[in-house]
Amino acid sequence: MSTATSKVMRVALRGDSILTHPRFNKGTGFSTAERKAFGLTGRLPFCVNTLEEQCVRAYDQLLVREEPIRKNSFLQSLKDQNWVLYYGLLTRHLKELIPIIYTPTQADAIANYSHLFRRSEGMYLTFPNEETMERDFLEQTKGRDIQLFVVSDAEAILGIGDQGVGGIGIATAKSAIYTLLAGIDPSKAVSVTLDVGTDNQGLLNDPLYVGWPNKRIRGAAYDRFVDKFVQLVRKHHPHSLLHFEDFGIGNAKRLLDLYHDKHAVFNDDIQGTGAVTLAALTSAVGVTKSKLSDQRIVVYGAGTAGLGITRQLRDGIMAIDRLSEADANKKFFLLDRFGLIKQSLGSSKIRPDVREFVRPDAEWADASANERGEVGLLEVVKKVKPTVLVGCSTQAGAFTEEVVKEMAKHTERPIIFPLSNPSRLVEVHPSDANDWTGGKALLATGSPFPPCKQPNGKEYVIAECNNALIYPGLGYGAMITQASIMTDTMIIAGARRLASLSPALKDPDNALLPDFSEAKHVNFEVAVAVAEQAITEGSAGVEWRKEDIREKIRENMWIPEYAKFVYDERGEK
Ligand SMILES: NC(=O)c1ccc[n+]([C@@H]2O[C@H](COP(=O)([O-])OP(=O)(O)OC[C@H]3O[C@@H](n4cnc5c(N)ncnc54)[C@H](O)[C@@H]3O)[C@@H](O)[C@H]2O)c1
Ligand SMILES: O=C(O)C[C@H](O)C(=O)O
Ligand SMILES: [Mn+2]
Repeated sequence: MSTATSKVMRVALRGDSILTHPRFNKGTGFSTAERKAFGLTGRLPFCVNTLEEQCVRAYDQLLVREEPIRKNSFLQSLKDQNWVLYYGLLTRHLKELIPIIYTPTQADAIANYSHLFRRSEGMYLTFPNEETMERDFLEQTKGRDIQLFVVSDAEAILGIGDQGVGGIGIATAKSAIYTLLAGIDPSKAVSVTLDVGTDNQGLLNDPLYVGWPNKRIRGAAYDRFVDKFVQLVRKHHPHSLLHFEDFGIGNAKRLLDLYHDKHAVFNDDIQGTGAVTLAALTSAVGVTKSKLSDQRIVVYGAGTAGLGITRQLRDGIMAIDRLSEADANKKFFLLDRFGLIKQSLGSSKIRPDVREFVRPDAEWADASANERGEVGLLEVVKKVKPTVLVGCSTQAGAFTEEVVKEMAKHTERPIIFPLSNPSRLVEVHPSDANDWTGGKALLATGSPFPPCKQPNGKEYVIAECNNALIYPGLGYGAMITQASIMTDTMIIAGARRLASLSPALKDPDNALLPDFSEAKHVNFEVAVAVAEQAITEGSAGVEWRKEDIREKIRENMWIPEYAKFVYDERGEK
């Protein structure tokens, strides 16, 4: 594998320009020869440090910052100064630091974006500047080999809703995770916020809000603005992957369907979450020695993620257990704000994209409905006797002790996935679900939680069913093979590879998914599976032999190590 230390880069910057450029700055890592060549001898203290020594220093600086949000701000500043050191530090402390740069802490960073702002990062495409979008876009991308765009309009950030221009924080966090866990070169990725205003009144009332202080644009004007951006991506970077993140419930699926067969696009909340949950459930049914099609699945929260999960599990049941779509759909019971999504709720309470999962009215549904004709979660659990309960509702504590114990009456090993993020929104704390079921529940959460104590004294590791365990590999596998589109079969191939790595397959008392400390290896394997599938099915734009895929992927990965710099008077290479 060719690593950066064996690489030589020709760089045209010198002096302050190279010291202040995060892609090229090495700080005390510049060798004596490089300092002479780039005019740095008088700009740096005498000692030359290795990256390892710099990581020790940076980690010490991190540790003195006790609050997670302060650690987050420190790491943001480190990224603004020196990419290799930032990613080198994260790689050395993966499990400890991902919750700092990602959920749950990044939620606080985004919610307070205008008060934490010190330096811009990424591309801000703002509605009033629509006329100059192409110029603004090319300012940052002209002449660059861009493999990845991560874009958000910030209408549904995690579970904290509309965050306006702060949405750039989810795009940069997701992009950083691509680099950290799949080896995307950060110089080949662009994070984008589509600032189309915000309906968050707290932000609009905030005199320090740095985004466009306007109500959110919707309808034809919104669609035109988004389309202008997508067409720029297609025109200037036809082989790039376009990753949609945290769009609102009325746009996420609609935009995915609009562009799905025109460019390699991916909606993480729909497809990434669906894939990681399919892997977690595949692992859980391995523990219970049952099949996906044996399950009765209640999905609480029929939004972007809830529908993405339902569709992916349904497609998985069809592909793996060979059921028809109609028969597979019957395994699902979806609830939203109005309780069970059933025929008699009427079209005003059933969004068009949910229609394929509307339950025909069963007597029990009408018999147990309230005065508004709605059937709540406890009633559904009593009557449906689910084996699987998935939460993506943003409703903290929704899976009450009564609900969990009711579920446990009807199934030996309740499979409970409270997936809402950040941590404070989790539908049930895993330790409670564990206690209320006498250690029988098979658990996975959206954000990291500590292990639980089982009645036999053993520790039960709670799997983090977060799309970051799979989306980097899904995306990398597609982009490195220049796949023209991200197909459902590529996604299922990635999900099945992830499931095959589950610790619970070897030890049923172990976690349902690999630990985040293994996330680089896991996403590498997912990328291989996706690349193999893309090449097999003819979606790839490269002609690799299957036996070469692993090596090709490995040699293209960006590693956080210093290359040797040679000054180039002719211009940056
Ligand atoms: N673990 C993961 O990888 C992952 C991935 C995506 C989303 N999520 C989390 O899932 C949650 C939802 O995300 P989303 O993008 O789908 O948001 P969304 O707004 O599209 O969906 C939320 C859904 O929950 C419903 N809901 C709200 N209150 C409810 C209630 N009281 N009862 C039942 N349903 C209710 C809403 O009507 C909506 O349909 C967020 O917390 C998000 O962080 C987790
Ligand atoms: O961002 C995450 O942690 C996962 C997911 O995309 C979410 O929106 O919660
Ligand atoms: Mn998301």
